Amino acid sequence: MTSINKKDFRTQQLTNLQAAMHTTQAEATVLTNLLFETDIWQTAQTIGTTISNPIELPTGGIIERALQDKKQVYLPKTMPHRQMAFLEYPGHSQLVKNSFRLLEPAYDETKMNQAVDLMIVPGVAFAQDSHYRVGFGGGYYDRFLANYRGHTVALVPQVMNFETANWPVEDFDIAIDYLITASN
Ligand SMILES: Nc1nc2c(c(=O)[nH]1)N(C=O)[C@@H](CNc1ccc(C(=O)N[C@@H](CCC(=O)O)C(=O)O)cc1)CN2
Ligand SMILES: Nc1ncnc2c1ncn2[C@@H]1O[C@H](COP(=O)(O)OP(=O)(O)OP(=O)(O)O)[C@@H](O)[C@H]1O
Repeated sequence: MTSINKKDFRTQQLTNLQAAMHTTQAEATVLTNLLFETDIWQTAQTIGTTISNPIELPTGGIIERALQDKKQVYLPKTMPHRQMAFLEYPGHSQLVKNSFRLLEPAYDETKMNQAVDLMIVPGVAFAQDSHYRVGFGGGYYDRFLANYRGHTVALVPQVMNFETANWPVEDFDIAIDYLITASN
């Protein structure tokens, strides 16, 4: 039984994420190193991730390591109708701030890849049993993942980690393949 709607749950989680910001930053190194040990990371040639904002799990170390390992990194640009285009990372100085104040690459059709080997999915809450997630609420990843056939992974700090989805799971929600937590 769920006692809270998704919107209220998300609002509550945003407050929790803010409060746990420093702990999350500290956990990032551990979680990121666990990611680097996985087969799906090691075999992936192309990686999709985001430029994190301060309350999210930091992605800087992931981008840095991917480039070192000669993997190609793709970042989302938000598009009309809540679609995302994944564009090759052009270097930090080339990123531009969108209307949501998120940094993203400029649109260039020749730099687009919607079928990366490994997609690192952001969120505000993840359920250990079902692998369902709650994101920032645009439905961007739910829409994108509906047509995506590669591997999905999420790095889950304690503040985002829930035993079960104590929020309503909807028909369009898509479960993540692998959740990385400090305890597994
Ligand atoms: N770092 C990072 N980049 C990311 C995501 C993410 O979660 N993290 N996204 C993950 O999806 C996409 C952008 N997600 C967004 C999710 C919601 C809204 C949005 O609609 N914001 C409204 C408030 C909600 C509403 O009105 O429905 C707003 O700011 O006015 C914008 C972008 C792509 N880039
Ligand atoms: N595959 C889809 N096709 C059309 N609309 C969708 C699809 N997936 C989600 N939506 C719509 O997107 C809206 C936001 O969904 P939800 O609240 O689950 O976002 P979220 O998963 O938290 O955010 P995000 O995926 O951007 O991180 C919902 O109103 C839903 O109707």
